[in-house]
Amino acid sequence: MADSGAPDLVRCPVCLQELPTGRINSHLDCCLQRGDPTALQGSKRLRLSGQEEVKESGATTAFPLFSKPKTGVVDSACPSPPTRGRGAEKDDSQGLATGATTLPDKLDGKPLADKMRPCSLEDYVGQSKVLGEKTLLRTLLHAHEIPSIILWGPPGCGKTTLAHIIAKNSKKNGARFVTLSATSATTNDVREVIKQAQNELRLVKRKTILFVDEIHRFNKLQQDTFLPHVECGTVTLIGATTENPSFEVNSALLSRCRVIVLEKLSVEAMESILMRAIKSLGIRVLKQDVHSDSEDASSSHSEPAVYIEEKAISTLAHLCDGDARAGLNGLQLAVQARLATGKAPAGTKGSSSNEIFIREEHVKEGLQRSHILYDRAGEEHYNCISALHKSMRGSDENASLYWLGRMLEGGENPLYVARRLVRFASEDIGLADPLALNQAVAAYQGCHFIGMPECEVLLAQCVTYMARAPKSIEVYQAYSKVKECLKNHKGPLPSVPLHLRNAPTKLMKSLGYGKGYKYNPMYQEPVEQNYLPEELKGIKFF
Ligand SMILES: Nc1ncnc2c1ncn2[C@@H]1O[C@H](COP(=O)(O)OP(=O)(O)OP(=O)(O)O)[C@@H](O)[C@H]1O
Repeated sequence: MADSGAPDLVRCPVCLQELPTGRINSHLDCCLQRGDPTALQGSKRLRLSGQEEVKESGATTAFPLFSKPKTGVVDSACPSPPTRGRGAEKDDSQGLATGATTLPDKLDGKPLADKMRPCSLEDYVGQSKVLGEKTLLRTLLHAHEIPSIILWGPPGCGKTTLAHIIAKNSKKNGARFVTLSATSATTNDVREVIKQAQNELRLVKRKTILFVDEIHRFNKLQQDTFLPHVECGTVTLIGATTENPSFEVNSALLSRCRVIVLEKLSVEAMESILMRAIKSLGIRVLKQDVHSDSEDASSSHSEPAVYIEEKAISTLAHLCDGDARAGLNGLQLAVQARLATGKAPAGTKGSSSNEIFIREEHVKEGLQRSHILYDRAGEEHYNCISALHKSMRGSDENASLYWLGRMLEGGENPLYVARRLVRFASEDIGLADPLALNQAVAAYQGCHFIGMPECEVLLAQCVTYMARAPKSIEVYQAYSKVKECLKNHKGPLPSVPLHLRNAPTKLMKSLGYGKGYKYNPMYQEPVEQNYLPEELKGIKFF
């Protein structure tokens, strides 16, 4: 190739100056570091969804083709940027901006769950199956080699948080992080992000990690738009979904991504997440009873000292059903409510106007405002199903429907309720209306097919049917007597009468099996025949 001496020129998309190709990268860095918004006049600020924008640290000028390469990642992954001077700029290891000094200030603004979102794997609790030492994901994270992944797990288990941590990690490697919410982004938004990623890769050799929250909400066309770009590595896709990706994510896309299954957070994990928040809010934990610690609990400061019972933390950890967002927000509500109204109850030993106690009942109230109080693993689960069973037995359709609602709205597994209905159809309705069993089995299968929330009406129909149906425990009682009879039998159980035994071989025939058996259809008249062992002849179970 002839060298004319004139280098290839490219135009800087920021200041429009023409430069040799070899200098464009360093020039762009300078141009973007300057961050002169006037240089970007005419460039469109890319809006992806409602308030969401393409988020890159420092890319406040939001130029659609490039972004400012700088350390740090998605701002939402870390505590809010401080507004009160430099001191607050460093990461607060406890997750809250150090600028806020009083408890009400710390609770102000963004929800506590957002403020407490961990920025590093060290603060990310639980999920050891996928993130423990020597797991594939951790190894890849350490190596800054992130494949396209789908994070699948229940609400509040840490999908978004993990995506942000991955992003932060990758940022060290120079990658940029872009988020899209599938609930509001359009196909054009997706295309624009892809275009931007292509430019980044081509011109500044920077990779793009695209986080798509609730990816199952994207339609097929939108999911297809990613496909070639995930395939050729223009973008590394991190999708988050609460739904089974086998059904909700297009199979071609799925086959190009690793599926990481996150689990509900355990009670222990929840306790440590709550403890981290409690510590960062400056709330003190009362080990046992408020009274025993009352001396310690007094405060001489103008700000009231806030205490939380250990039991309240444990209750919160149990009730939030592995959902850290629900747990943290429940804590926030309880604290805020107590700050507004609560002081130590009058007459409590050691109480003073300068102390606020958060007890178990306050935490429950806090949760009830956002959640129906329902402990799927605990006593409430058994209490409610028992109340439902008894209401149907008592033919009270209103109460039956109420208890059903309490369970379903509280997050109960619909199949658990459906199984109970199958049992009820036989135990309490029995032969008074044998069709009840069909209803119950059909409801079970329907729930299995369509899941919540659609299956709620199936269960409501079945529960109402059961409540209204005539009742009979005849069979149930008779069978109970059979069990009793067997249990109370003394000595070896009587053998099956020979005439009732089948005789498939000659030997058996020769031993008298089946001998004298009267085959009923061959008789016009009622057949006299004994069907019980001699010892039990004439026994009545009905
Ligand atoms: N594993 C975890 N360790 C520490 N904190 C967590 C963890 N998981 C969740 N949290 C806390 O709960 C909040 C909500 O979590 P996150 O947004 O990651 O949940 P999600 O699984 O994406 O939920 P959704 O499906 O509802 O969007 C976070 O801001 C964080 O404070």
